[in-house]
Amino acid sequence: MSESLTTKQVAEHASVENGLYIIVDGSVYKLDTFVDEHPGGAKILKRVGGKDASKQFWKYHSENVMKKWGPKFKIGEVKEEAKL
Ligand code: HEM
Repeated sequence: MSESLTTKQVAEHASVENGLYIIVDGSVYKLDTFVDEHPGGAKILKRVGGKDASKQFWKYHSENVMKKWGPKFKIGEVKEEAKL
């Protein structure tokens, strides 16, 4: 399933109860089922729930992490919002 989501919709899923959506490079990942297994800890992931965490992601992980885990948790992409 691949959805098109606005940043506002992603922000509505900021907590584990709401799915813990996180944006990395324009893709949206649903991490509620992964948060307790995250080798970097649950706390750091919860802190970026609902937000774009591209900078933080690439600070701590290599491309291999995204290759292995990305497809398991990706639910969609961020919709380009019309500039009015
Ligand atoms: C799709 C989202 C994410 C996945 C699948 C993921 C996965 C992983 C994995 C597999 C590791 C183990 C280290 C490794 O194999 O290189 C790790 C470590 C870590 N992650 Fe994540 N992570 C995600 C998002 C994040 C985010 C958004 C942050 C920061 C806000 C973060 C912070 C860390 C930290 C601090 C470590 C420990 C690094 C170390 O021990 O040197 N992760 N993560």
